[in-house]
Amino acid sequence: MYLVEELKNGVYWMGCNDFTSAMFERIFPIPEGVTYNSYFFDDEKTCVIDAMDKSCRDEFLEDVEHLLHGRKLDYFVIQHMEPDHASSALALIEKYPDVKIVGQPQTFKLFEQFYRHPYPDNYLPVKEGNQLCLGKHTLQFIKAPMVHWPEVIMTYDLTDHMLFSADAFGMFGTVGNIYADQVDFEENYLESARRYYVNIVGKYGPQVVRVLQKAANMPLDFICPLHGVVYRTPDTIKYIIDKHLHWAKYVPEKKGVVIAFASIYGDTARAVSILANKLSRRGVKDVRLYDVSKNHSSYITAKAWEYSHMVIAAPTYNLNLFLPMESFLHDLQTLMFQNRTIAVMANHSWASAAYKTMVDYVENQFKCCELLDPSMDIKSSLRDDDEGLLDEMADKIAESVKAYPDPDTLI
Ligand SMILES: Cc1cc2nc3c(=O)[nH]c(=O)nc-3n(C[C@H](O)[C@H](O)[C@H](O)COP(=O)(O)O)c2cc1C
Repeated sequence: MYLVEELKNGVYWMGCNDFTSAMFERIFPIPEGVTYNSYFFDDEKTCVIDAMDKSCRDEFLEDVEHLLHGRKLDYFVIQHMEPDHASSALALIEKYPDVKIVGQPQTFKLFEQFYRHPYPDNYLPVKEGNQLCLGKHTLQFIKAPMVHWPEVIMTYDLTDHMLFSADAFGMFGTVGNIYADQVDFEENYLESARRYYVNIVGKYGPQVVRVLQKAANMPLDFICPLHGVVYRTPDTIKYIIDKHLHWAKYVPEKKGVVIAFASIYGDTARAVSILANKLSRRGVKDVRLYDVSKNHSSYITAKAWEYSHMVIAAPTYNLNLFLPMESFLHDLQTLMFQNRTIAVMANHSWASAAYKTMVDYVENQFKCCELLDPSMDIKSSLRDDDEGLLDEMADKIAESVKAYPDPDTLI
């Protein structure tokens, strides 16, 4: 059988749901799985855009064979060589050995590194702005370096205004419906899209902004990513571009506070719970508490992207910052987390290290983040006379959240 759907005018979506992988890139939990999409042009010339992960190789080859209806495959566009798409590429080329392989020169270099199997006669190198006429459809290539591999190209169908966006606009999770307008996106998919963006592409905000600027100058009737749903209505296209603008410009979506904490014996957990309650009483809505020891970092980094303010709280452990917090902050730093106001609460019993390390992350390791004064370094557990400082902290956070502009005015 096959799983294909005509998007428009001889352009087909081919999709495979991966329900079995537990981790994406062996690091990000995907309890709801992930999809690999690829696309097919049934035109005077036939063309496939991108392959799939090797776990979906049989399904991919079956779908292409079905759509070809016995014709030959003329073009195979490799938008990037990352194996979650390209690990079925060689199988496709071996099956259709006359196919022209379209990509950037670096794509072919990576292809040969991965496969040790050169196909120099088949390569059709393209650059920014090059066009490929298939008949009714003409494809134009857009360079998108580091979104999120160096050799990425996106493909724009000038005829039907479809953007094949490679990994941009992707998401974790499998799909039942193909289109964003067929699902309750905000309720059921936004979290997965944000977590995917932040952890997969989050580091490359300026590069994503550049692509979004290019996209702003072209009519867009479809956005066709390699993972997740396809966007085909003005509302869903506007919505997802707006979300990506926030994410890529490191502008929060909401005013509110994420409290990311770690606690070995419960004293820091108690302290952040009291702080959360004090914030709530000061009118701060949507205070979210996340234990970094229990929640995979990718969920909390995504929350940090979503909200305007953050509190980080953790104890000292063997003269270091407690490792789950260190690991979370390291993840944020490598993702180029920036433009946030952050309060610090540490805890220690005899020789403090956590406080200094957390302050260093906020002031020196993160870009453009403000350390909110006062911060705290609790001695083992809160004493009654710590309440004044805790109140002052809550006051300052609440004032800062209140004074924060409407995030939509910042993009
Ligand atoms: C294995 C271990 C190592 C620790 N190392 C230090 C340390 O180097 N310096 C220090 O001041 N406290 C150290 N502590 C104590 C904790 O930081 C301290 O008890 C803190 O109050 C724990 O907060 P919690 O109740 O939120 O877990 C250590 C605790 C444990 C269990």
